[in-house]
Amino acid sequence: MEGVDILPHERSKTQFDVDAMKIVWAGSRHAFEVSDRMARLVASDPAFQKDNRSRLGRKELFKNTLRKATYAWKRILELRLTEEEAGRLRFFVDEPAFTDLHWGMFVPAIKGQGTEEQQQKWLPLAYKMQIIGCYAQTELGHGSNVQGLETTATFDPDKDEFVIHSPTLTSSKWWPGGLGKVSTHAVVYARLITNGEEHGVHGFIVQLRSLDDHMPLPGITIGDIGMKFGNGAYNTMDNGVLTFDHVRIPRNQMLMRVLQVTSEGKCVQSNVPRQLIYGTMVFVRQTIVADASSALSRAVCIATRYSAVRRQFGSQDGVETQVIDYKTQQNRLFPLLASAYAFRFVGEWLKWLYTDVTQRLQANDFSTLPEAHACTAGLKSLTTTATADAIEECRKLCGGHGYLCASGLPELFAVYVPACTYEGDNVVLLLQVARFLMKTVSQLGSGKKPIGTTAYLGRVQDLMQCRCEVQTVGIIYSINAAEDWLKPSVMLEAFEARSARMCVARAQNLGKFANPEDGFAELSADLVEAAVAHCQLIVVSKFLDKLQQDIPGNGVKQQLQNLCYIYALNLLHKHLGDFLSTGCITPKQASLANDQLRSLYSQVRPNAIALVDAFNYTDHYLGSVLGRYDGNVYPKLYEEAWKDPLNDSVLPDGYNEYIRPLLKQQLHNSRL
Ligand SMILES: CCCCCCCCCCCCCCCCCCC/C=C/C(=O)SCCNC(=O)CCNC(=O)[C@H](O)C(C)(C)COP(=O)(O)OP(=O)(O)OC[C@H]1O[C@@H](n2cnc3c(N)ncnc32)[C@H](O)[C@@H]1OP(=O)(O)O
Ligand SMILES: Cc1cc2nc3c(=O)[nH]c(=O)nc-3n(C[C@H](O)[C@H](O)[C@H](O)COP(=O)(O)OP(=O)(O)OC[C@H]3O[C@@H](n4cnc5c(N)ncnc54)[C@H](O)[C@@H]3O)c2cc1C
Repeated sequence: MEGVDILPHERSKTQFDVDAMKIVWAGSRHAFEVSDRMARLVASDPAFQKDNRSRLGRKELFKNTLRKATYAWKRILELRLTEEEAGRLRFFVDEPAFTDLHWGMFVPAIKGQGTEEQQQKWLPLAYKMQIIGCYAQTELGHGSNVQGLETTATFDPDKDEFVIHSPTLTSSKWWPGGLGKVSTHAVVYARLITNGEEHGVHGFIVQLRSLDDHMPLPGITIGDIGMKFGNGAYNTMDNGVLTFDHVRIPRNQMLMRVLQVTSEGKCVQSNVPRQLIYGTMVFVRQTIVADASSALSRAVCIATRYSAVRRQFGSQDGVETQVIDYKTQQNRLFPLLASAYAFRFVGEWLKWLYTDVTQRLQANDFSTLPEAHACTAGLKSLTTTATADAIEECRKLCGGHGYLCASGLPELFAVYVPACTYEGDNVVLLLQVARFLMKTVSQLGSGKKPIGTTAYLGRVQDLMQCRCEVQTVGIIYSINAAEDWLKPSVMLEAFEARSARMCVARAQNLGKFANPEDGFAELSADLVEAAVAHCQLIVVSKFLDKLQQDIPGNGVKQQLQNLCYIYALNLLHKHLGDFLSTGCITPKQASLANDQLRSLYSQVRPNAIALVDAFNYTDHYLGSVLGRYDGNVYPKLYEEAWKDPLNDSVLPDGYNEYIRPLLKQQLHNSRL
């Protein structure tokens, strides 16, 4: 079987209701319908064509993005789309633009850190896009260390104004998206100084450009920071540089929900915790987790379809083997497929957690903020690292053709990989999780019961007495055959025990240092490993929780169960050192886990194509010849090659200047 017949044949082997799975993937029937409608709307509109992106120069590319983003906004207004619909439309347009920072960070920063009055003034302007905003936090010299920012906001009580100033080169704002060429306003983070005293970093709304002619206002120097990694990719965004030379703004443009500055320059702390200044990052990190499952599922969809189409070796009956049938291919691909589903469900849960913490904050309950910070930071780190690695693995899974831009994978990698850095470097974020875990463990002795995602640490309190012997874990008795690994309680216990033991061991090591900060710095690599174990436990436990829900559709739950155990057992295999060294499982049980993993791959194999079809991606969104729904890869790849500008003429530009003289020279030399 060849070409267009392969994927229909694969689909005929499906053992579950794909339409029902599409709804599980989308989150609800309503979410599916909205998403499906927006995907079709974008795919059918030539204005959103994107297949020439990697061939455009920077200026052309950027202008093209301006056109698309403003056209998208026009369509949103014309069609009176809801916020949910607009969000999905933006998703399928699939092009980073200034509007992301306006809606994704500028508006949330004002909502989260502005007073009622400030929200009433600024939000209507922002909602109508009469002003365009960005989030100007990072500087040339400091990104991770927010308290190290150098831009100053000095209060002048005589004029009732703040003076925003960049005192050094390294205090130049550097990176904010939308800043370079588009934004009229920014939320600028600067050190607050009143009456000669410093009060930490706060957000200020600053107008950057004239609303009449878009020129930078006096005292403001502004531009783009230059080309970034990859063709197309994130170069559609005008990440910018910005300096202030004593720029004055009215006092009421400091975002004052956390701290108010009076006209005399007195600082009045509200009952809201200081950490709320970082609230926008918590919000965005949560959206980044949801986004990870989208990017990952997209790469996996391409690699899975192509792996079914591609054949190499093994011709017994005249037909070569589909590469998806090689166990090595399955061992690389199916855990990524499982991760896409795992990240989807943990993203759903994180959205719930974020909504819950937001409601509590509104009611002045700040108790769950540290956990929300740890979960968003940790899961952002875990899912983006895994997704970036997975996109590259998918490229390799597609062999040579994966390296072609026409596969869609190089651009996807280039556009995705900065997610490991923005909104917090992934290692820096794991260190935040480690701090939270160490604090939780240190409080166990005082009888404080951990809650939420750390409740399991309370259940293993005996570990505090350092009784980490193999016998203390029940799984040791529960797993005697490969199928025993398919018990949810066993799997959960294995991951809980591994994480708890790693946390406790790290806490005990920290206790050996006279100065805890010295200990934290010295042991930071070990601490990061404990944070990863904790975050992996969260993902596994939320997938297991999902399976407890009523999931309609013939065979759907069975497939999700297979994927859940593939996700968990593959992690177990990759981190076997942790599980064995902490005495959670025995080598024999590890070997049984591998047997079970292989068996699950065989169960997923006939359903693999349907499992990626359930993502419901249009060919427009996938942007990949290898991942086409119809599997017609080779004719389309051949066709695509001829579209390259190099093939516009038979002889390349430069033939007469370079190739011809070179060949003539060689000919001349050989005749001598
Ligand atoms: C087309 C039309 C469309 C129409 C509309 C459609 C809608 C479209 C929507 C699009 C949405 C798109 C979504 C957005 C796109 C995203 C693009 C990304 C662009 C990138 C942006 C950025 O990168 S912004 C800059 C981000 N910067 C960082 O992340 C910096 C990282 N550093 C830090 O977070 C911190 O400084 C730190 C945590 C590392 C600091 O550590 P340190 O311990 O030194 O801190 P402090 O002393 O300051 O604080 C200690 C104390 O605070 C706790 N804490 C720290 N952070 C937080 C937090 N965020 N929340 C709560 N608490 C926090 C910390 O745990 C300590 O607590 P203790 O109890 O004292 O221990
Ligand atoms: C595409 C893109 C878009 C962005 N958009 C915006 C935006 O809109 N607005 C904005 O304000 N910013 C933006 N940023 C900036 C971004 O938030 C920062 O780059 C990010 O927070 C990382 O900070 P950094 O660059 O200072 O890295 P650094 O902190 O300098 O990291 C360098 C290395 O040091 C390590 N490191 C740093 N601190 C520690 C530590 N304490 N312990 C151990 N290791 C450490 C890191 O792990 C990393 O390996 C964007 C960045 C990118 C790439």
